[in-house]
Amino acid sequence: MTQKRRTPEALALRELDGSRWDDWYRTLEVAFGGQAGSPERRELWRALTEVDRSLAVWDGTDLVGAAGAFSFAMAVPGGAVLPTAGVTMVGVLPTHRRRGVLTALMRHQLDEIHERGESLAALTASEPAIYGRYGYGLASWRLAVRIARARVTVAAPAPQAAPAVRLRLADPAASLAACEELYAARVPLRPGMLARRPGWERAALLDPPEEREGHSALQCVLAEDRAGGGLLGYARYAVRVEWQHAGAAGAVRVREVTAADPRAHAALWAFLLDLDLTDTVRAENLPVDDPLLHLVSDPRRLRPHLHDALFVRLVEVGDALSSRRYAAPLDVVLEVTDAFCPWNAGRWHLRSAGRELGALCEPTEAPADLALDVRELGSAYLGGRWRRWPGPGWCGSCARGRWPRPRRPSAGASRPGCRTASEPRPAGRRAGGPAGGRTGRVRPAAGGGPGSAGARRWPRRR
Ligand SMILES: CC(=O)SCCNC(=O)CCNC(=O)[C@H](O)C(C)(C)COP(=O)(O)OP(=O)(O)OC[C@H]1O[C@@H](n2cnc3c(N)ncnc32)[C@H](O)[C@@H]1OP(=O)(O)O
Repeated sequence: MTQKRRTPEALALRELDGSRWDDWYRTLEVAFGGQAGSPERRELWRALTEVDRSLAVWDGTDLVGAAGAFSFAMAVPGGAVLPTAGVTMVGVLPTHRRRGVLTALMRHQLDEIHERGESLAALTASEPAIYGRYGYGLASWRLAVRIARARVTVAAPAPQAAPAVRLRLADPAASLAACEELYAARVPLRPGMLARRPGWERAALLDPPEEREGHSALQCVLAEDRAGGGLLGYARYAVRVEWQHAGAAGAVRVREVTAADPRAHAALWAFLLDLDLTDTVRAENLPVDDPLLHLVSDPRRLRPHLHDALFVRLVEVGDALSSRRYAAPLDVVLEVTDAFCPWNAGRWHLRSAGRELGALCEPTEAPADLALDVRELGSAYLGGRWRRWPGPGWCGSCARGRWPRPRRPSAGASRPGCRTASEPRPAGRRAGGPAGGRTGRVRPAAGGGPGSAGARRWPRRR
């Protein structure tokens, strides 16, 4: 059903009418600088757009703002793969910026995500400063490397293991199904990885000639088990050959390296770093713990750059915290502030018996151990560092440097209900009833994952 909301200055926000997709996409292109993308890219985004999750802001007959969401599933610590709104295609025309259009889009979108029952939203940001105000926290990082390959060798696999891996060049399209199967099996193993919905495999092969910047068409090399023939890994890459006075000085652009096995991973990188007529190898999207860092003879020559990657937003705090696992037993009351999604605000009792067992997060009236903003929860959610958000809503007295226990007495808690160091820890904390009508819903997870009733056992109180 088409909903209509008023945005500032009598602009109107509506769900996208699919017949206006071209206008919507053009608005995005203009917001991103005005360059038209390739026809292939355009057709792919047209096919992938979920029209009922796409929003448009109108000024009369002009489409001036856009935002979309994809129905993704994202791996979280412990291996569950949870429904996640993948926020995307956000743009406002330069004539209409800084009037609250983005804020209206985010308001509508987060209400819709909440109504759908997705407890997580995630995005990659064009600029990191934008999305904190809407409750997104920086949850993961990526590495970009630019490798001077002549200065680097890859530690060869152990002699007895090396012959076990066979490398074979393959047509990227013909090998797609096998590669996708391998990718899908890797998803639960790395928090933050996104399961590819049907149709998204096309994105992995998108390769418009006008975006190649002098490189070849996409190429694919498979690492196979020499004995059984099974696929152990694959790499997709393109090569640009350039001739200079001193000879060939080409470059390899690595799109993706995925491997189920360390021997295959090493063999694929050894291959990519040893291609004739090239002297640099670039990759933009490596995990920060990629084994490549430890395989090369001289890690400095990778010239690694750290970039922000996923921003995560807990849309339903109780559900989201119940649905992942925790490395150690946990029994803590969190006082959560959430100015943009007030249904999350309040105290939450989070308990887990450790890595192998589930977790439960429920509303409580018990005194808080830690006060923090939903943005900080988002930044810690995938298992990364808890990043402080020194913005409005920050409880300086209660939270500053006081995790997991206050270190020194303070005059008093600045937020009602937050425990100070001078107060004793409550002896028998119990989860209180739902506060303000909130409920700590627990999403069952497949395979006895976090939140699955059969797997849950509670830690004994000390
Ligand atoms: C997930 C993705 O798709 S990321 C892609 C985002 N899109 C782009 O970067 C394309 C180019 N930029 C744009 O289209 C727009 O400038 C947008 C979407 C970033 C912002 O849209 P606007 O309608 O101008 O934002 P709006 O007026 O609602 O601003 C809300 C707040 O965010 C702040 N803000 C907006 N853009 C930025 C920015 N780039 N950097 C820092 N702060 C920003 C505003 O100052 C305002 O702050 P306030 O609440 O303290 O007053």
